[in-house]
Amino acid sequence: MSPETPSSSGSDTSRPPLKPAEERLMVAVRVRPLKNDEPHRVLYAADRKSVILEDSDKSDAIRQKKGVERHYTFDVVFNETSFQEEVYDVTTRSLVKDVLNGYNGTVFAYGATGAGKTHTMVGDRHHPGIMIRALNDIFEAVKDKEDEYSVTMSYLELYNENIRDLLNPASGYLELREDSRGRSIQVSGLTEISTTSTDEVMQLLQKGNKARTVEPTAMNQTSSRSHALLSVTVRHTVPVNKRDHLRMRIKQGRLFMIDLAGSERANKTKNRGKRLQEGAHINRSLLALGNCINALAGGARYVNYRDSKLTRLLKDALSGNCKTVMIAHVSPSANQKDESRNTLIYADRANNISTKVERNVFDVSYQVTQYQTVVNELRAEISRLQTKMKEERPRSADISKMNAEEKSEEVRNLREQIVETFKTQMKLRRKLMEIDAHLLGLGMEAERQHLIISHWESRNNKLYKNGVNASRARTQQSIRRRKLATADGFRSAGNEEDMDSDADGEEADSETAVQQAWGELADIEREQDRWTELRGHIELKLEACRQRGVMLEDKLPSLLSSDDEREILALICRVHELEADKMALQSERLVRQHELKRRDLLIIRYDRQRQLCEEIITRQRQLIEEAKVKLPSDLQELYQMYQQEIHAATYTDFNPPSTAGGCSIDKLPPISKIYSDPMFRPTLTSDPSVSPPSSSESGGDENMPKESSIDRVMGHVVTRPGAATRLPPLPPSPPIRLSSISKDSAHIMRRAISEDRIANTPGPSSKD
Ligand SMILES: Nc1ncnc2c1ncn2[C@@H]1O[C@H](COP(=O)(O)OP(=O)(O)OP(=O)(O)O)[C@@H](O)[C@H]1O
Repeated sequence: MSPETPSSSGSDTSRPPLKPAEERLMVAVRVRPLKNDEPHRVLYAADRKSVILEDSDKSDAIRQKKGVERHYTFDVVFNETSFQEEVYDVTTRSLVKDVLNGYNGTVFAYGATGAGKTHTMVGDRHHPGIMIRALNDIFEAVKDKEDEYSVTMSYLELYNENIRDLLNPASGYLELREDSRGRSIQVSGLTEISTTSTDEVMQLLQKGNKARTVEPTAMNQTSSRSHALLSVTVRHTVPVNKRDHLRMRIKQGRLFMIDLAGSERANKTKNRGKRLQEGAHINRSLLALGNCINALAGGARYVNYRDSKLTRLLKDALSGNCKTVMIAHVSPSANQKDESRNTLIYADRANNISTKVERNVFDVSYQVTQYQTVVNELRAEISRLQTKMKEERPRSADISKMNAEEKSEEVRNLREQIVETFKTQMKLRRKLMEIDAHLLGLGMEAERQHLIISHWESRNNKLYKNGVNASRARTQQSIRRRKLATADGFRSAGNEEDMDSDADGEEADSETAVQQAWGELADIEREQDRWTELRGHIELKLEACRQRGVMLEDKLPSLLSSDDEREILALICRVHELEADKMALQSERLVRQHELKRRDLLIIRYDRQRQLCEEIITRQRQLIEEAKVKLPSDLQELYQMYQQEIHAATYTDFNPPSTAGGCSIDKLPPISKIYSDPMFRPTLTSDPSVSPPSSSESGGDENMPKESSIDRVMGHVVTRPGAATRLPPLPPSPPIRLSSISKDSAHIMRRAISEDRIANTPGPSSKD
């Protein structure tokens, strides 16, 4: 055996440098132990980062017999004695931390059939794999912080290009949906379980694994015939800051853990019929994955993810906002040499892939989070109903005794009652949301009053924190004492000294303010008590309503066969789903509204900056004209370019601009005011404080000509008598009718925005 220079290397030196926020896909290789019935070993881990494959050199007929050693280098290599814990620690533990911090992460197991992927990802009771360990760590991290964190999980398998929900296999095949730009990919109808209970999740995972399609083949007694994708989403919600409880900061991270099915060769697996067809599907999707890896590693500008559902689901993990780890699995056995070589080559290519990683942190109004809480509750209800649908409940013997008419009447009544109960529940939920928003507002107002008091107290050297009642009493005492002292002082000193009268006035003002604050606080407290009590009532009502719903559901087995019952439960599920979708939509609208508001603020800011710029330039032009400075050619050019820009921005019908009616070609081009024109900022005009000052407000020249329509579009021309002859020639100005075009477009824009707003107006509870 002759050693050979590494044929392939994933070392950093051979890879292009990363751009900011880019992260290289981490590639780990795990070599599984040789089995007793397998021939000799041709592959082994040379050290912590490299693998050696004893191969033959097909390009060299003489050396072919001798064989060569091929070295492959990766981020990390696990040898046959590596423990599950070690694999998890090195590859996934840090991903879990990242996910808790709002990043997306994916870990996926790749390799030929029987190479050990399921062992790494799922493991068994004694050797739990990555999925169990990651879930454990996530739940450990959020333990006792249920009010801040929410964790949801889903588990699906991709079998023969069909998506099945492993948490609810009875739901049949599910659709993959993506938005028109192919950016967000979702599986519609997939069960999302919301829980923070480790036990519950472990049971679900076990259940999901049992539901997975596994069959014995000649290569692996427990061969996974599908790709399995476990997704865990962690959402952390906290107020943006202590003072602002109406805005919440949400960090949302998602961890994908994927156990791919293994590539296989028909002649080795000896698969026939159904197994053969499965193998073909597996190979096809893995081929599509391989093509994507090749394209991404080669820096291709277009990558085709559409060839299989697997690549569509993995798109983000491979090129989107995601930290990704690939664990390639290889067998050391001689009879798996080709498969191992292929896996190593793919893994090596994947080493060149990088993704753009961003933290998913966004601020939303408290109202949005309220909507999301209700959506989560509804989804939990849906999954409860789905479980119920699967249960086989004892049927009453009376069913058969009832006549068909009686039965259908009874069933209709029951169904109506169930739906009515649900509607009442929704009303109560919305009421609770409104109360919460009101209580939050009161809380903030109370905080403001506390601030006034604490400020006053600290000025008077009192420690406000020692209890509100003590503080309240102290304030009153202090004010009384001060009043007496002032009265005494006034009597003894007469009016001769006015030196301190200002300070005294100020002091008196602040005393009045603090007294008012105490008064306000007392009112707020009363109001808070009232609303809290009302909230308690509504909560009780909601609970009673829930119970009633469950009771009605429990009546179903006495009237219906299991199939009929399932049908009704499916209907109720659907009603819940619709309501959850509606609430989700409303929360999205709210988010969009917040974005619009933010955009408005940005426009205001840019507008102010631009106004300042304009003033600076106008002033500079005055100086140029007054000092009779001859403009350098590059500045003349810039002025011309500027003039052309104005044409381009305001000319909508592309007619060649005529010189007739344009402004004098001897003058410097005017500074455009088109974007500061109020009609171009329809969303901002409501706030007079932000409208640009008129020329007279901003100290404009009184000699300025009266604003003509063209001035309104192009801005006033700054001219000084006698200065015109020195100014550079200009391209023709736009014709006067531009202003009317602008008016039209402003009108259209205004209408579009107001329509957009109407469309985005949320439900009745919107207070934002
Ligand atoms: N690192 C390991 N240590 C001990 N046993 C292992 C290891 N890796 C794999 N095995 C064993 O090898 C066999 C095949 O592994 P596994 O089912 O995980 O392969 P796979 O890659 O998932 O195959 P397929 O693609 O066909 O599902 C199993 O019996 C498994 O327990």
